[in-house]
Amino acid sequence: MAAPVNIIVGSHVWVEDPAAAWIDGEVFRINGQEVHVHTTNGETVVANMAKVFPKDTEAPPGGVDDMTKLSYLHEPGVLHNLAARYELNEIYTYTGNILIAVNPFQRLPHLYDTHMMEQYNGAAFGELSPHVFAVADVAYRAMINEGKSNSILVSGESGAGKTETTKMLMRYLAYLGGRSGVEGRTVEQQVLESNPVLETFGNAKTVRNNNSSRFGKFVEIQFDKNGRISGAAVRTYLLERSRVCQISDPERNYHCFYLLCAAPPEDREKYKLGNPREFHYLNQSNCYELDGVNDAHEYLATRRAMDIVGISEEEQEGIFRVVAAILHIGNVEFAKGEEIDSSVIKDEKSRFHLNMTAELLRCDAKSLEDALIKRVMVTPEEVITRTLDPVAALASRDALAKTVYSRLFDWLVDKINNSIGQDPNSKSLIGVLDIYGFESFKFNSFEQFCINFTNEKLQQHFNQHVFKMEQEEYTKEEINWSYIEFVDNQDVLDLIEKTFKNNKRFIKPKLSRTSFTISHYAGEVTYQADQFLDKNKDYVVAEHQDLLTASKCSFVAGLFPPLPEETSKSSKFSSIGSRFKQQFIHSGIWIGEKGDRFGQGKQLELKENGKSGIRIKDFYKTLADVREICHSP
Ligand SMILES: Nc1ncnc2c1ncn2[C@@H]1O[C@H](COP(=O)(O)OP(=O)(O)OP(=O)(O)O)[C@@H](O)[C@H]1O
Repeated sequence: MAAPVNIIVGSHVWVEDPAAAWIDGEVFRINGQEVHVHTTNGETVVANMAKVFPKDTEAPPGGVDDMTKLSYLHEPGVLHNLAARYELNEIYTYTGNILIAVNPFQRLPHLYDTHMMEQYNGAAFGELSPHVFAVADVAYRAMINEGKSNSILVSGESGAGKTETTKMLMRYLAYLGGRSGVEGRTVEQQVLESNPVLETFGNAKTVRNNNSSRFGKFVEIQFDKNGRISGAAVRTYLLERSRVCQISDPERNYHCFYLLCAAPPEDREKYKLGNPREFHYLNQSNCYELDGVNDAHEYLATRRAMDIVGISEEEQEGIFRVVAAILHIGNVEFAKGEEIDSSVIKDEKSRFHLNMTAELLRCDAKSLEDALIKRVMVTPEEVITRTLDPVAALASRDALAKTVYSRLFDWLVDKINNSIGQDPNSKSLIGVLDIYGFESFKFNSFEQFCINFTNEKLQQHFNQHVFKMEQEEYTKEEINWSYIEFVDNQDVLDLIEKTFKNNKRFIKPKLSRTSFTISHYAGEVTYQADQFLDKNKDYVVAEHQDLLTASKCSFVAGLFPPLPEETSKSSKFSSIGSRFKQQFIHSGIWIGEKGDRFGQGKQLELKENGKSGIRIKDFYKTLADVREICHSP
């Protein structure tokens, strides 16, 4: 730990402030643990000694470009430094070899132009101002020089700028490894061009971000032996399926729904679409338009982007029919049937939407109705048909909509990957992981649980990697490092992956039977477990599967290939959670676990070189704070 600093009368310090987070001032009295401070906004505050931090009065007013240069690495010091730089439009700052980006919320084209790329090309790390290009440059050089694959992790909370940062990383890698004078579209162009398509179907407006990615993404750029890009692949994780059926004001559903409602009249007529306010899946929120975005224009732009990534006219037709069908099915309502626990289509309006759904999905309307309100059970003796009550029928309707949408999204990702093309002989690769940061809302459910679990895993990897490396360096330099201690989050992982009994990170709130709290590395989060089991189920209702497999449209039927008998039985037992975990293990993101391998058998390593002049515990603390605080929009 950094040597403790004595706080005495006359010390310049930081104290907590409800409005500004931290405010500086001067100590004028100390009574035991009570510190009395005159703050620079003219107030007097009394704070506990444990919450008073020394201020470096000699720190440069414009901040330092690497936080390891700060005399005091504590939360107010870090935040003050970032704020001072931000004032000067310096959005990037290093902490050792980690880059911290603060969202500028304005276009800064001069930061990313060709001239900038030329500057960073081959420059030693730290020689120029902190920049996202410098990180990509180090990853690329290390790959070329050591022949090793690398990965760059982009983390932060929603709206922090992860996706924008990922795009900049990709642009720079394309600049370094791209081919000039090649005929047709290059791999790197195709990767960049696939972004608008993925965003139309996987992004939505949230309270935090008008264009929030509702899925995690790992982009893998493959290189040949000359360091030229030879292929690429996009892997996606855990699309937020619940958004298809459920949104709250002032958020929106996925962009594609609004785009289609704003399509040219002949398309809207074809899909019987009009005002988005008429559709239940959209009108649960009062937000239909986005500032500065013209959905009609975006629809045409998406069509063009689809052309570019190789999605045929016929496939596009199928895609938008599926999107329209989802809107129509959301308007199908149910009333109680004559028999107990049964339901019927509520009225003529619902019947119209049911028929439209069937027409768009090219399936039989009666079969669709049955798939929504009945379940068939096959026993060795007989076939039993069970009816669903209106509540269960609504759940069945929403399940169908969510399944169809997530299959559509997966289809798009596959299509993009096929069209870009992978290089099975690539020598090495650079992966960029654009993944949701730690989440803590008023209401946290299964999605937050998976996301926070991922972040615990990444934090664990970071701990192991950095601490191990640091300790090796200290040993090499014969520094006595016995004082090194850090907050290990292995117990949180044990809690989630093994058992919760007696784990001190598990807290059971007294007043609720269905919630539980986990003390994560980044803070406590209380989860509502009510829908966990349902949300974790990862099988398609057999009736829905049969209905769509039988679609007369090859595109729709292709989203639901028939399952072999055995698989269909065993798939009932698979879960979203286990698939999510498997996805990470297979893509090699969870390194540190025995046997984790990169796609093509290459070991993955995160980019950190261990250049650090600060002590481990402070470093760790800073990282945790920075991830939590500095990425805030
Ligand atoms: N470097 C940047 N330059 C200019 N604008 C930026 C930059 N980074 C972020 N922004 C702005 O902030 C918005 C949100 O950024 P972005 O979508 O990348 O966040 P995110 O961290 O990926 O969020 P989410 O997790 O919700 O997807 C962008 O739409 C853009 O307007």
